[in-house]
Amino acid sequence: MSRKFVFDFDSTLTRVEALDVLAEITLEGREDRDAIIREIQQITNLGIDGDISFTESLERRIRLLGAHRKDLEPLIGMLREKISKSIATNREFFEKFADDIYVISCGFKEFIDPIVREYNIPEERVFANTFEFDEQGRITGFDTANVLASHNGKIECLRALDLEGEVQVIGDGYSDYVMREAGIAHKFFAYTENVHREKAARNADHIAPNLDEFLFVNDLPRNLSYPKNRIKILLLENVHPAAFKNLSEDGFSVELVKHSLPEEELIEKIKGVHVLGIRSKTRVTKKVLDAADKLLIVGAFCIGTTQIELEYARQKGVVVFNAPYSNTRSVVELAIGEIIVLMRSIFPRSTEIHNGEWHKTAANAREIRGKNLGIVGYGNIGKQLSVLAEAMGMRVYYYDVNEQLALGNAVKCDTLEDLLGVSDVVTLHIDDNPANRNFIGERELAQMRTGAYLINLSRGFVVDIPALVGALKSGKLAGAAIDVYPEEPASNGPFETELRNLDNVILTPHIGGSTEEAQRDIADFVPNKIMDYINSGSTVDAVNFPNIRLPKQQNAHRFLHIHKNVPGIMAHINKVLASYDMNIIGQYLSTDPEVGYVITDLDKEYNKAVIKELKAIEHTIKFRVLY
Ligand SMILES: NC(=O)c1ccc[n+]([C@@H]2O[C@H](COP(=O)([O-])OP(=O)(O)OC[C@H]3O[C@@H](n4cnc5c(N)ncnc54)[C@H](O)[C@@H]3O)[C@@H](O)[C@H]2O)c1
Ligand SMILES: O=C(O)CC[C@@H](O)C(=O)O
Repeated sequence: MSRKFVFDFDSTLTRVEALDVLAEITLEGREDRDAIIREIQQITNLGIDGDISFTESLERRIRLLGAHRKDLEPLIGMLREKISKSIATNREFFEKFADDIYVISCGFKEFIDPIVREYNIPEERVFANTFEFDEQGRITGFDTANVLASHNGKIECLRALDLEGEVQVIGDGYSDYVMREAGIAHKFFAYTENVHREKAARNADHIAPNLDEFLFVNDLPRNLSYPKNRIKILLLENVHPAAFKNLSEDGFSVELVKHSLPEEELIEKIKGVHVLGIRSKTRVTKKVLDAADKLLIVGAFCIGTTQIELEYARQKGVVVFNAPYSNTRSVVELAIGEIIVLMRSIFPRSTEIHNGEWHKTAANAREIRGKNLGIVGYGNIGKQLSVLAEAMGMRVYYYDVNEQLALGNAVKCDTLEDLLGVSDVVTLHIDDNPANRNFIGERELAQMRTGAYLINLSRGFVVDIPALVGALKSGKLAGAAIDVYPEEPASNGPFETELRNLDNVILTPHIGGSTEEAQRDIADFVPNKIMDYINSGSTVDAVNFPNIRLPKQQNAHRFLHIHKNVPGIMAHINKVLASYDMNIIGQYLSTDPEVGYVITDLDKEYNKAVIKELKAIEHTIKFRVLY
């Protein structure tokens, strides 16, 4: 059956209500401008939702507008700039289906015609009101004989057109829906890209958050292979709201959950999710990955990734990204603060006053200047701390399992024992490798200087807590600052640790990276990685996947094929492509010992059966098409 597509204009083809924009032009410079614009918008909404008659809404607005013929040109210019995003990106549909597209609007032909003409919709298929002007060119009213100037006029207009085939109405308002309700249109798509009107959405056959969705469900030519609104993103653990904004603005469907989810709940929730965003508390186990039927990406909105089964994720073709730099400065600043606070015995002095006791003393209070700081793990955090601590007059020693260049005057220690023996303060910044479990235990604590301090801002399992408690109680250590614990709760609430109530011990709830700045930065960094992978296939900085930076797609279709890295698979892929006579514009391959990731850019026209064949190649893990 042939199809006819009937579009609304205001807030559907354009992002705005044209008369609101006209008001901004005509009322410019007037003191009561804002109040009048507000009134016009209220009247517009009342009319759109069907709460007042449309004729009344129009009359009242035209009166308030006080517009002139000369205002129309700037209005058209402004509307041209305000075409809905997904309308502007889908010109191919408007070209190929030019004969089947109509505009029925309660707006005015004077500004609709010139706009939609650019989308191949000629004025004879634009049905809208027309203005009336006086001799001076002032807009005084509208043609009241036009059915579109009356309540439910769109019904009469569409009826009179008597269109053949399936009639689909695409619009944001109730006046669009009524054509379907009256039985003249077959389907109503509530168009919510610019405004979500409850009444229209409630009555729709389908909600289309953009034209991509409408074209996808109707299998029509489109700019995007898969509408972004269909890509579901689940963000756990209270990630910064900017992450939600970044991803929603790119068109994805994003759900925010404030806390982490236990395995059983996550197994349920992960179904249908394409992207999972977490921080350090959510465990992405094998069972979770098995339940994740659609999962493409796990975004760790932090540095650590051992909470994720990285290897298993890779085998399943799930790419993991993290934010390796965003919170490092925050951790460094906390470490500096803690070094000072520990060495000055600030917490004991403060607690005494909280308990009503004045105890002024210089005992156990020292400057950090000239003291030895031992940094274990000279990575992104360790190095920054080295520079700042040295600038504050500390002598820096470091120990790292990998060869690391000394910054400033920092002195490299060949063994951990050397470092422990020389340091007044030892601070741990090693990574979350499980091999680092109980890295600091009884033996290492015994190797530290008597009266030294220990800071752990890395991972809880790195320090043997009972051993640390012993060293603090015996006076071997003069104090400690602990931010991370072997077991941490999934959400805020009660928490127990053997380190409670010990003198000169600072305990913080894993907040080393929890600053406004760090979280804000992560909220840009990780979503950018997510969007790059979804939109282009790029895996730069992925922590568990072959890394590949891809050129921008140039008028091509992109096939993304993830497979087990077994002999002959590339040859097989290319054999299939050759058998379909496909013109390869570019091909990129990145592999690791287990997984291969091949990206092929192709000419736009091809036989769709090739996709089925590529998916069916043995050892294929995941396949996607992008355009
Ligand atoms: N408390 C927080 O909120 C917070 C915030 C950010 C990072 N972190 C944690 O801090 C740690 C360091 O982060 P980073 O960004 O500097 O990591 P990084 O990977 O840049 O540096 C870690 C360094 O530790 C070294 N290392 C690993 N194991 C070692 C060992 N056994 N002995 C000596 N050196 C070892 C590595 O070679 C590397 O140079 C990570 O565990 C991270 O998860 C915690
Ligand atoms: O913010 C978090 O949950 C974790 C912070 C830190 O441990 C990290 O790995 O970046």
